[in-house]
Amino acid sequence: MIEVTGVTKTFQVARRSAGFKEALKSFVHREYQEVRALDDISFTIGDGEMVGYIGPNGAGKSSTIKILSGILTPDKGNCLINGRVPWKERVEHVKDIGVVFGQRSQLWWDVPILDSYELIRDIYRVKETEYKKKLSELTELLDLEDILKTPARQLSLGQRMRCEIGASLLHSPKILFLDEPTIGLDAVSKIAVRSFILELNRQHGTTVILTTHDMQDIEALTKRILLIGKGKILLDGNLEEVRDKFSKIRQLTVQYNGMLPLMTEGMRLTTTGAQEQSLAGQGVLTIQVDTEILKVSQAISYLSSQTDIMDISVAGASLDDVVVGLYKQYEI
Ligand SMILES: Nc1ncnc2c1ncn2[C@@H]1O[C@H](COP(=O)(O)OP(=O)(O)OP(=O)(O)O)[C@@H](O)[C@H]1O
Repeated sequence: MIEVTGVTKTFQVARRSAGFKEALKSFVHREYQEVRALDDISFTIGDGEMVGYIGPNGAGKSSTIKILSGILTPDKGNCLINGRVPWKERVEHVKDIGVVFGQRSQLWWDVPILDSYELIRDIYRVKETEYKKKLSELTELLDLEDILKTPARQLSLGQRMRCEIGASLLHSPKILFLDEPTIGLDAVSKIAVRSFILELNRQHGTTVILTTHDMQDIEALTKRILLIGKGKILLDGNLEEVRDKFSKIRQLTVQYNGMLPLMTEGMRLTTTGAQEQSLAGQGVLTIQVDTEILKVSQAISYLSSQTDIMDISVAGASLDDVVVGLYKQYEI
């Protein structure tokens, strides 16, 4: 169980204007500016839950993860994870958590992955029999067999990420913090990482807190989202409810034969390169309809008054649209 209550974190950042004179001045008299990274945040996450922690750049996501992992101490507020305060009982706490930062590595760069794993095993004091069992499970699920003897620096990003996730799970933590785990990965590797995380949660009941800008990660993995903006928790809710409540956008995919139809108010063409399509002929368009301005049926009849519609499909808004709507609504 993760319980965060009224956590606030402020950083002092040195302020300096550009230019040599200013640099000299700031050397003698340093000015500081306060950045409030987290402002009285509270939430609770139950055992076995998978939660998406989303928000724009600089919102405070990484600061939260650092506090939850015990790397950072808040100025105010409290946090209890499985009954422990992370920054006060770090040694015991880290046995319960695994952390993957997509942009940083926990593997030793020049040594084979297996050697890094052995070192991690020593750090966490994992028993030999448990380690062997875990290693073979992770090797199979993450498809590591062919890369365990390769140094981290020789691996592709996707291969390295699978090894990073493996490294974070060698001590069988109950909670996994994932900070941008699919950043920079190709579509196949993203899917592999996502399905592994789903399986991990299903088999072991691991609690997962996922920080990402990739809404497909959120869609694939989580049912609940926490939205953070300017250091405050703005929304904590069920993903589907949020989608229904906040999005009035429908996506039409239209296959037409005839004139390229014109858009009207409430309709926005999203097909890339549509402008280059010939004015008459066959084509496929994707169009966003804002149902607050125009009903889907009105949009369809508007389109069919201009061209022959061969096929049409209507889908709900993508999660990216929902998130853009949320950021707009909360002015973050
Ligand atoms: N060590 C630090 N020193 C000074 N300021 C910091 C430090 N760490 C974070 N900040 C500031 O705190 C705020 C929140 O940063 P944080 O990294 O938590 O955001 P984030 O939501 O993870 O952003 P991103 O999506 O870009 O990774 C930002 O304004 C950032 O500049």
